[in-house]
Amino acid sequence: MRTRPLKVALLGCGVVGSEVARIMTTHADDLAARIGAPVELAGVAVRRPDRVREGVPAGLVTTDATALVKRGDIDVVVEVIGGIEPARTLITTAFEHGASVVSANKALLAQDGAALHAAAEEHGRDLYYEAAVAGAIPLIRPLRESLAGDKVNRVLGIVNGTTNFILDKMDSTGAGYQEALDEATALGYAEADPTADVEGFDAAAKAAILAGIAFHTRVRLDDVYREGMTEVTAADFASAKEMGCTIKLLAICERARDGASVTARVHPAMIPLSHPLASVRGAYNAVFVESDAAGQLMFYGPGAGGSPTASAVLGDLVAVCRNRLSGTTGPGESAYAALPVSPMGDVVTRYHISLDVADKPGVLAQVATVFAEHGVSIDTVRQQGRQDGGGEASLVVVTHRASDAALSGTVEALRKLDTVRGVASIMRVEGE
Ligand SMILES: NC(=O)c1ccc[n+]([C@@H]2O[C@H](COP(=O)([O-])OP(=O)(O)OC[C@H]3O[C@@H](n4cnc5c(N)ncnc54)[C@H](O)[C@@H]3O)[C@@H](O)[C@H]2O)c1
Ligand SMILES: N[C@@H](CCO)C(=O)O
Ligand code: NA
Repeated sequence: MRTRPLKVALLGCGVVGSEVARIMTTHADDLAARIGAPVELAGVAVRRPDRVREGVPAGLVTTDATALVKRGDIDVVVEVIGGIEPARTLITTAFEHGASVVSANKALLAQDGAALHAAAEEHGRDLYYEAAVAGAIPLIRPLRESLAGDKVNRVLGIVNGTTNFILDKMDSTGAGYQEALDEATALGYAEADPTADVEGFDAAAKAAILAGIAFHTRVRLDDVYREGMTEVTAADFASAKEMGCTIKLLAICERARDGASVTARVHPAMIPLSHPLASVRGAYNAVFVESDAAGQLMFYGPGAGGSPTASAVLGDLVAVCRNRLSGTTGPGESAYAALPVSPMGDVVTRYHISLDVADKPGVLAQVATVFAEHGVSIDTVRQQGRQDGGGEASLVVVTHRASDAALSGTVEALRKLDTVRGVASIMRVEGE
């Protein structure tokens, strides 16, 4: 074993960073044996230096992250600050000064992954980020390495723990969105500002990263269609139950059937209770990967939290350190396929539409005609008269597979009918 240690700079010592520092200390001997050289925490950049950080010697702490990455003797920079800046500049500077980088920063990678990979390649260094998607669950490496000889056609998953906790609560207790969110906040799952989670930004960033790797194509956050889950109601769950379904916030990355394009989207969707993703409870994550040769694979586990996320960071750290010792780099960005990312209108799926209609003769025929005129084939229709006796009924239409553009056109035309008083909800049906 080499005695000279590999030097690691840790940027950020919050939920994830503090666990990375702890495991680096407590598992130092095993890490050294697995890498073939000791790893030494050479500096820890923080914003609040006065805080006591267990296991982090005060002498290593600095508020000057830029000076730390510019030191020139750092082998690996671990970026767990989050956000776009200063993380982006710090990572680029790290490459320029000879370090490899391990990051957990999904927002940055979904926005600027291509440029960061190019910087890593230019300087002959590694950029690894297993922790950025679904925390501890191995996903990036299986897609990039284990499945490198296969053709991935679809990645479908629950990649946000906070929203899965909220939806699971709504499903199992009948709670409304706000009540379930309050509980998620009280238990520490949801952040004080839950926007990134509940509006689907966090899941969309992960979808962009997954789609890019799965399809060997550049996919950025802006390419991902996104709908949050704040509008999902207890009534939607009741409808889902009647169909033998539940509701999950899904990230779906698909290769078109003709293979010529891809799509990436995040939105709430009904999935059958028989689908394995339906039984993913609480804050857990799970991702289904469908490929030509392997068939269906499912990856399941904790997608967030300090210690699980640190597990993924440490796995990358070991890999990157091994590469440094052997003078190589791991696989970089693979975007050779360069497939176009199609808009949401091209996505083909099934829909569950709930309408408030006038309860009088001919209404059902009128509604069915609008679907037919837009080429959307109806699978089932269910009508319920309202208890209030106000001459209104609730009409639930489930379609066969249709394009999102055709469905949007249908809904627009339905809204114009005098007999349609309102469109109560539209939800996609997936996983069949
Ligand atoms: N927490 C999770 O469960 C989880 C899971 C997967 C990925 N991630 C990702 O890991 C990263 C870190 O997340 P976290 O939960 O640890 O966040 P956090 O807010 O707990 O920690 C970030 C730390 O960075 C510090 N910081 C901010 N700017 C800094 C600067 N310029 N120099 C030095 N320190 C600075 C902050 O003070 C904070 O302590 C993010 O990219 C996040 O998306 C987190
Ligand atoms: N807020 C994210 C953390 C991991 O990105 C979640 O709830 O899954
Ligand atoms: Na992961």
